[in-house]
Amino acid sequence: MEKFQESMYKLIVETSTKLPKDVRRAILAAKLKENAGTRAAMSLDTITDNILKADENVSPICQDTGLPTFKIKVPVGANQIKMKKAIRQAIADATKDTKLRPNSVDSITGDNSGDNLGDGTPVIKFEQWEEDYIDARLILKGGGCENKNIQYSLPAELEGLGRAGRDLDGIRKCIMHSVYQAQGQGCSAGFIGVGIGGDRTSGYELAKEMLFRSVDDVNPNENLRKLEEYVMDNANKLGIGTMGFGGETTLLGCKIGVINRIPASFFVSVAYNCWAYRRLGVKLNAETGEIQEWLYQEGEEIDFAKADKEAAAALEQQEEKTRSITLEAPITEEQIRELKVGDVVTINGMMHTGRDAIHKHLMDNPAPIDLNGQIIYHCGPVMAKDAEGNWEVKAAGPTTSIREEPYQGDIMKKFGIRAVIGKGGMGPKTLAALKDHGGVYLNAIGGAAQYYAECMEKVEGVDLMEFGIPEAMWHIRVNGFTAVVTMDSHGNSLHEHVEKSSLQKLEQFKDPVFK
Ligand SMILES: O=C(O)C[C@H](O)C(=O)O
Ligand code: SF4
Repeated sequence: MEKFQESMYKLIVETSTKLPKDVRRAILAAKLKENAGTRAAMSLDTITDNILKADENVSPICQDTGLPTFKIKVPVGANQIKMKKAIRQAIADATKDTKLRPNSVDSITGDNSGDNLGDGTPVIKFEQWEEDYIDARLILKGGGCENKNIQYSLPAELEGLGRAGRDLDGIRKCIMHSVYQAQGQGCSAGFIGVGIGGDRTSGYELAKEMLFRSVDDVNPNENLRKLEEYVMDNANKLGIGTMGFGGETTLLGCKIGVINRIPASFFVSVAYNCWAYRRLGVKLNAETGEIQEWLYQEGEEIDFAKADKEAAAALEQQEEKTRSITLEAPITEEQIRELKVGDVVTINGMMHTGRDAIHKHLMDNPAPIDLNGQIIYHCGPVMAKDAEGNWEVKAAGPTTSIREEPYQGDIMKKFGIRAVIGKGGMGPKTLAALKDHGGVYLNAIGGAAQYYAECMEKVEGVDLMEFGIPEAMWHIRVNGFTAVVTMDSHGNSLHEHVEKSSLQKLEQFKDPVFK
C-alpha cells in the first residue's frame, strides 16, 4: 500500500479542482437552455469560465472546499487504521498546498485547526466487500448548500403545497418543496440526493449517499425512476434559476433512494448540492494502493466554448443591453441611489472581506480601518504566502449573505459602508437599511472562486487574523470585479420577487400526481 497516500492526495486535488464529466454535461445542457443576455445565462457563462480556470490553475473551483467525506470499500483484510492515517496526512498536505481551504473549526472556541484535521474532520467511512480492489470516493460539499439540506417528517403541512401524506405523493411534495426552499442560496442550479425512510440520521446518510450516484444513471426502482423524472421535469418550472436570478434551470440532478423505517417515523431527507458538485472516485490496487481507474469520467470532453460562441452571437442581436456601471470606493450616497436592481456593476479599487466572525465582531467593536464609503465582500478566501511573504489570493468567491442578516443593516449605518457583495440575497431588515442609509447589495456568482481571484490584483493587508484565514478581514485591490445589483436603495429586491413568484409556481403542484 505504498502508493495509497499519494493516490488519496491525487483524489483530493482532482476533486477540488476538476469537476467530473457527468456534472459538466449537466451544466452544459443548462447553458444551452438559457436565453442569451439574461442574468441566468450570464451567470452560467461565469460558472463555465470558472470551471475552465480551475482546470488550468489546478486551484479550487470554489473557495469553500467543504467537509471532506470519504466513502471507501475495501477487500477483507485491508488495514483501515493505516489507510485512515494516510488520508489524514493527504488532507493536511493538500491544505498546505492550498488545494483545500483550512475549514475545520472548533465549534465552541471558533479556532481553526489550519490543516483541516480535527474531531470529526475529515469524515472517513469504510465498508468491506468481496471485490479484490479498493473503491475510494470523495465528496467536497460546501457549507452554503449543506445549510439548505432539509428533513421532512410526514405527514406535514407544506407551504404552497398543502398536506403531504405518508405516501409517494407526499414524498413528491417534500422534494418539490425542498427545491423551492433552497432558492438560490445553495448556489443553484443544484443537485439533490433524497433519502426516504430510516431515522433522522440514516435518512440523511442515505440522501448524501445518493450524491455519489452518477448524474446520468437510471434508478432501477420503477417508482423512484418515475419520481426522479417527475422532479427533473417540474422543479425547473419553479423559475428560481441560476443563483436565484430567475431562469430555466433550477435543478441539474435528482437521485432518490429508499430504506425501511419504523412504524411511527416517516422521514424524507434531502441533501442539496450546489452546481460546484465536487465528487470523484478511484479504483485502487489493493496491494499497492495505486490508482487503476477514475470514476464519473466516462464520455467525451465537454466543450463549453461552442455554447459560448452561440450565446455571444445571440447577444449581438439583442437591442436592449444591460446597464453597466463602474464603482470605486469611496462611494457616495448619490452614486448608490442611482443604482437599480438589474444593473451590472464593475468594481475597481479596494474591497474588504467580512463574513460571520467579522460581522459579529463589528457590532460591539470599532473597525480596524475606516469603512466609510467602502465595500464589504462576504467572502472567506483561500490564501497563500509567496516566497517574499506576500499574500496571494488562490480562490475567492462569495459566501451566503443571509447569515449576516441580523447584523448587516446596523453595521452599514454604524460605519458608513455603502455596498455589500455576497450571494443569495438578504432579508427585509437589510433591505430597509439599504433604503434608509443609501446602500446597495450586489450579488456575485457563488462558486466562481477562480473567476474572482483573477480580478484580485493585490492583497493590501489583513486584520483580525485571529479569526483564521477564511474569517479574517482581507483588504484587497481588485480590477474588473463584476456583480449584479439585486437589492437597491429604493426598496427593490430581486430575491424577494423570485421567492414570491416561485411560491406561486409551486402551488401548481398541489394536486396529487402519484396515487
Ligand atoms: O464558506 C464559503 O466560502 C461559502 C459557503 O459554501 C456558502 O455557500 O455560503
Ligand atoms: S459558495 Fe456555493 S458553490 Fe461554493 S460551496 Fe458554497 S454553495 Fe457550493
